[in-house]
Amino acid sequence: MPIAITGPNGLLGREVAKVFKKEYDVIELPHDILDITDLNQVREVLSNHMPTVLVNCAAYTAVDKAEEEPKKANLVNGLGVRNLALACRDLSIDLVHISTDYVFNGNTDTPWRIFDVRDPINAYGYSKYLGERYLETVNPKYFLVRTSWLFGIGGPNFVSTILRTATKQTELRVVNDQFGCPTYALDLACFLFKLVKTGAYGVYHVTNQGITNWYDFAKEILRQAGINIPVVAVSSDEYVRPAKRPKNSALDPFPLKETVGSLPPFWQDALSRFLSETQTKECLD
Ligand SMILES: NC(=O)C1=CN([C@@H]2O[C@H](COP(=O)(O)OP(=O)(O)OC[C@H]3O[C@@H](n4cnc5c(N)ncnc54)[C@H](O)[C@@H]3O)[C@@H](O)[C@H]2O)C=CC1
Repeated sequence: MPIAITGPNGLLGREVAKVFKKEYDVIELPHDILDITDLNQVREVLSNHMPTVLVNCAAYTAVDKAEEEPKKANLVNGLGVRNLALACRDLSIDLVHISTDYVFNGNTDTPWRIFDVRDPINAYGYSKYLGERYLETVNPKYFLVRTSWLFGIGGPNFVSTILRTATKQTELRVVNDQFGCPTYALDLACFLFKLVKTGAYGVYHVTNQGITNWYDFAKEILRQAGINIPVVAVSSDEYVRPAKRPKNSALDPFPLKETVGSLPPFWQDALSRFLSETQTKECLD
């Protein structure tokens, strides 16, 4: 069964390609082969390949920069998803699309459920919300998978940033008032694989288990990496960035376990596997 992947060179896309290759013929569609903002090209490329499933890992992901260029974010994350949804509907291709915790405003004390009201508070979140709306209005054969706080081998992410910064500074300052669920890209890819096999279209939240804040996440990264450097907790008000972040963006996994039979491992376990994979890679380089 041929499966196509957009954004196969991104943080998530490369893990998705790796995992799906174990069982499927994978057609990688990087940006230079398919620009998802071009509807004609989307129709042409997909009808040439005729995959059974398309996993969309392509996105505009620069959260702070999106505040300066919201149209660009909307073009990729909104209209790009519309284009894929239209072509997939017309060609009978199942569409797996990845979205974000940032579609929620963060103002709750409990994890966000799949059908809670979306109310993004930054331009990136709004652009991803547009994509979700297009997806759900154009083509009923979709898996909409929200995830959060992604880390992995293939791109810039919080874990790599903390490790890199720790080698350059004498102390780290990290916010402790934003809560969420870290997610290892490899674990997410495995659950996308399981979800596709069920054929149970719908909305899912896929993250590693456990809720933390960036400060405690940073401390655990350093502890597991054996780096001893002071970490100072700061509030979001003291660490102002162009895009506002939700205070609580933890995602409630129901009905993931009920659908695939299990939940991803806890984030501390995922972090440990990621760090050992990174070290293996470094000693092989
Ligand atoms: N990184 C994170 O912390 C989180 C990411 N997500 C979502 O997960 C998904 C994957 O994110 P990442 O792997 O981190 O992204 P990434 O930034 O590492 O990769 C995105 C990929 O999209 C491609 N791309 C960009 N514009 C394109 C276009 N117009 N046409 C075709 N390809 C294009 C890029 O070449 C790149 O390979 C995205 O939908 C993102 O919104 C959700 C929550 C958290």
